[in-house]
Amino acid sequence: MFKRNLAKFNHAMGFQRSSCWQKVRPDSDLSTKERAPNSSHPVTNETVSEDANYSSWMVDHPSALTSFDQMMKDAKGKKIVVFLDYDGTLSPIVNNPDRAFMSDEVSTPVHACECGELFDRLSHAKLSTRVSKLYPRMRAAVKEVAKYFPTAIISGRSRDKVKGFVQLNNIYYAGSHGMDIMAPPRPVRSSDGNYLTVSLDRKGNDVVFQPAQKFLPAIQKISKELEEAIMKIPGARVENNRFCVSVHFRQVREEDYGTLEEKVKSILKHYPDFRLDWGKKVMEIRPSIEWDKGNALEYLLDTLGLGNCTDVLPVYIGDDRTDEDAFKVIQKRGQGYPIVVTSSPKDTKASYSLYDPSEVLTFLSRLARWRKSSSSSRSLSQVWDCE
Ligand SMILES: O=P(O)(O)OC[C@H]1O[C@H](O[C@H]2O[C@H](CO)[C@@H](O)[C@H](O)[C@H]2O)[C@H](O)[C@@H](O)[C@@H]1O
Repeated sequence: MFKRNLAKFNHAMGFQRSSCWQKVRPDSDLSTKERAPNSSHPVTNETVSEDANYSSWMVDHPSALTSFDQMMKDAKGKKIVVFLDYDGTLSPIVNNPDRAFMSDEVSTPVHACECGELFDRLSHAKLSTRVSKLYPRMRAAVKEVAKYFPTAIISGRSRDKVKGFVQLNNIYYAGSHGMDIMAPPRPVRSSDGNYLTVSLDRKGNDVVFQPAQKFLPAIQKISKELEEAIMKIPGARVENNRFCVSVHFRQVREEDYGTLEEKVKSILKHYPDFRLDWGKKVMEIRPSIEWDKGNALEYLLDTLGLGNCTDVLPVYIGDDRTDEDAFKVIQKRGQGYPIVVTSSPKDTKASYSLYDPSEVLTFLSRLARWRKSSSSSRSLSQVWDCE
């Protein structure tokens, strides 16, 4: 425990990582390079890096923890809106996607395992209370942040699934890489006034925005075909994320990678309106529409009535390729904090970094504390509304 804290301290202070860090990482396969089935397609630009490489990379992507005071100084008088990715950001990457619970520390393999057992036996509803007890800290931090800032989770998962993991009502959820957004019931505004599909949810309350709705029947078909095609490849698995589909190969033997990729591609040949992207040991199939996490971020700002505010600072924390679209949007806006979560150097549009979900937890807790201590004189409407 002491060694781990020392390693984290060193990292947070921008010192070289201690080699003992590697030993306490929970998932042994996380230390291996993330690779696509075909090695000509690296899943991410992550490399197994030397500590020295990481330190020099951090010169351009400083820790959001060590930079925190400066960031908040610059944020004075501005409105922060928080956007969070889910997997790899609020939850550590684990072998089984159904067991990616929000954890309070990266190194909780035993707890994660216990939770997994529970998950197999219980429905989501029954599970929720027990998991909340096991993993209170990250959830509490997100809840606290959302008390002070508009907060949204933008995930590749289906909206229902990510909501099932997070179980908070005071935040907005965008699933399917932003193609399924539950936004607040405010008038929708965009620069061209041209958003596609807006409707009320079943309760008639919040606005649901689903720009890829017409692709649903095709997605169902693709998902079924993929299930059948990959059935015989041990470890391969299809996850239907409603407006997109993931094919996981984290647990597939390397010698089967090529076969899996071929099978996926041969199905996609019949669906020219769909494209294939690579995530962390996952192939992501989605409609080729111009809509990504970056668009979702802008959409949410618009529906929050903050789209045209010049004093809005979006904070976006994410770990994967699809999060880069949101980083780009923030860069283009010229204001805000794009923060990448990574334990090795990578090409990114993010300006700041956090090492892993446990650092995300620290950052979020600090952010909430910062606002709590400085907002006693501010009303919530001041925090939310455009002047
Ligand atoms: O946008 P995100 O919320 O980061 O979703 C991206 C994908 O995340 C999940 O897969 C990743 O996490 C799994 C659990 O830790 C891991 O087993 C897998 O290898 C990772 O790729 C999710 O299961 C996918 O459907 C999402 O597309």
